[in-house]
Amino acid sequence: MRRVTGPLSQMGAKIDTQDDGTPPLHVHGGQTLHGIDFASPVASAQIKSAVLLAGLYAQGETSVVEPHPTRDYTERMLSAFGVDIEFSPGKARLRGGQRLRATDIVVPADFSSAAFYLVAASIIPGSELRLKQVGLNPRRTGLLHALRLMGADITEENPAEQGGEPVADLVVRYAPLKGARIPEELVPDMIDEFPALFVAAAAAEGQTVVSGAAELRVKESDRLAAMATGLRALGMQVDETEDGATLHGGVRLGSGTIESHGDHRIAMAFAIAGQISDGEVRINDIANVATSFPDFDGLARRAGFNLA
Ligand SMILES: O=C(O)C1=C[C@@H](OP(=O)(O)O)[C@@H](O)[C@H](O)C1
Ligand SMILES: C=C(OP(=O)(O)O)C(=O)O
Repeated sequence: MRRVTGPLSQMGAKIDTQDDGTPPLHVHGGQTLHGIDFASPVASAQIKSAVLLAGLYAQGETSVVEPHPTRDYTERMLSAFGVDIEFSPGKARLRGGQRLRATDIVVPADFSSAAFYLVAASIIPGSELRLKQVGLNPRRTGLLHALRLMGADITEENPAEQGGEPVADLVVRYAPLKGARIPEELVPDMIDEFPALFVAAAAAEGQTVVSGAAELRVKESDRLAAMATGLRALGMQVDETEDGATLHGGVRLGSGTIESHGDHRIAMAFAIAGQISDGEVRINDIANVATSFPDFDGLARRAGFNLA
């Protein structure tokens, strides 16, 4: 937690962690916070949001600068709720002591949920899916670029705007994929989509190389390790590195048992891998899928998935 407790402590917060920086945390209330200029060492929207939200309750101004722009929903939402906040890609600044004003928000359909269907339809021969009016905030759509680099057939139709965000129907058809080197600058824009991308890489001919993605090790699970171990269990060669992996795709996946480590995105990714496997793929510990995609299995069945 030090990546968050560090800047908050600089602002005057009093938070105790365990010796190694992990929870449980003890937060001592009643401290007076003061604004800081924070240059985040990591491209992380969660760290940025923590500092900006604390900044709302701090004296003076708080600013955050990121090494690479991350999703800007906190900035957009604060602005929609009446907060005077300046922001541009990779930068945000606000003054403390402002009050929020209630408002109505339109939430576009979630790109990260659509991602599983983009990959599934791209790799299952004969597929064609239309995903209606999906949110296409450019800080979320790195996977679209990555899949297109790999040869995916995805078109955008009926572009519109919802809640100040671009949306469009995504029409995706099966296409034979080729392995690719995923540009590091895409990583923050597809940080939640790597489990799905790894499955696309399994179906793609040749090598897919991921680097600059060490943040995947500190998500709901260590997603590099969870995906590498799971794909190996299905018979694929995956060479894991500190900050990525080389995936040797184009082999038929076999049967096996996958540990999702309670991570919804690992479970959903392997539900897709199971559709291109020659055998049975058993995924343990899937209850957390409901935290972000409650009807994933119902929708998947309606789309033609074979799920037990
Ligand atoms: O802003 C957020 O709530 C999130 C931002 C992303 O993380 P980082 O940008 O912090 O890596 C994402 O992976 C996480 O699931 C949720
Ligand atoms: C937190 C994640 O997803 P969600 O936003 O669905 O909770 C994630 O994928 O890391």
